[in-house]
Amino acid sequence: MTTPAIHATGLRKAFRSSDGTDVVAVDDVDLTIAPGEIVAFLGPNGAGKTTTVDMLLGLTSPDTGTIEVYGTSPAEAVRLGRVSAVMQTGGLLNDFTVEETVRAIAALHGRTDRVRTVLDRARLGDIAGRRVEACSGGEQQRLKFALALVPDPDLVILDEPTTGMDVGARQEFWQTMRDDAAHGRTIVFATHYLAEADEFAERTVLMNHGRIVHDAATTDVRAAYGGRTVTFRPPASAEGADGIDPAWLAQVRRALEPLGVTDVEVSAASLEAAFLALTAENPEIPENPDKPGTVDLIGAAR
Ligand SMILES: Nc1ncnc2c1ncn2[C@@H]1O[C@H](COP(=O)(O)OP(=O)(O)OP(=O)(O)O)[C@@H](O)[C@H]1O
Repeated sequence: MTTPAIHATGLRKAFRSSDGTDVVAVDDVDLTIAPGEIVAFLGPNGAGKTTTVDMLLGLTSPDTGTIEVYGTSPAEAVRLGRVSAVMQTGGLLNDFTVEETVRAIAALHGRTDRVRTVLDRARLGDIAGRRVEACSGGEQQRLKFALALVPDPDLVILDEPTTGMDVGARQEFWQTMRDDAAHGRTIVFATHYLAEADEFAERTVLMNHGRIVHDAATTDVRAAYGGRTVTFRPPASAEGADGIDPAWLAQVRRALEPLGVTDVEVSAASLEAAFLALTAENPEIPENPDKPGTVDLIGAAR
């Protein structure tokens, strides 16, 4: 059997919060990722994504559980250049140019032969002479990606790599990643953005409250939990200052039960519907963000 890129069992990590109570950031997580997979960790704030990524990179140790990255400890995998990361934070030197930055890190790795390749791979060739402080947020993030590519790692882990980028920069970043993934690299990324998981990841690991609540092919997550979405426009009388009147919605649900409805619009479920269904504390019918004033009967349709 091929050695998995990541093999983790029973991961648990708790932190002592400022009020003295324990916060369980990651709770009994099992995860196996095969070489070449592109996997998204998706979840709301505080779901445990960053803590999981930190453990995969050996930046923090689990309280209990085991992790192997290509059959070794995460720290050893990093040392061997088999895994590298693009983190949310982490400084670049403002006075260096893009190329000088890559060259400095390449020298540390003894891989100055890779400078031109990684500049091209991260689409930085045209701005190689630009000082870091003059680079946009998106360009700086692509530079961090270039640095991660210097040791030619088998696995790249990205923690919310597009936070703070505008839509154009995000699209350009992911196009860069897509080109790179086509060369067979394993890519694991944490994100808040459903669209990024939907468009880029073949597999989505949904986390909530430190646990994996679903782990499947992205298309299956959508199909399994989104179901089909039935959309219609409610009468103006059903809309109050706070949105749709819940009593009215309850009436609609009851009315749909005998299935005597006509002219309904049925569309494939979105990953957003799946996400809401899987992470909602108190599942209720969410408003369809694509069509303001319409209601998705996700709960009722299931
Ligand atoms: N060093 C720490 N000390 C105390 N609590 C922490 C620490 N790191 C994380 N936590 C807590 O652990 C939980 C999980 O945090 P984590 O950053 O892993 O989530 P996340 O899914 O990455 O969230 P976000 O999307 O907001 O970055 C949160 O409740 C967080 O407050």
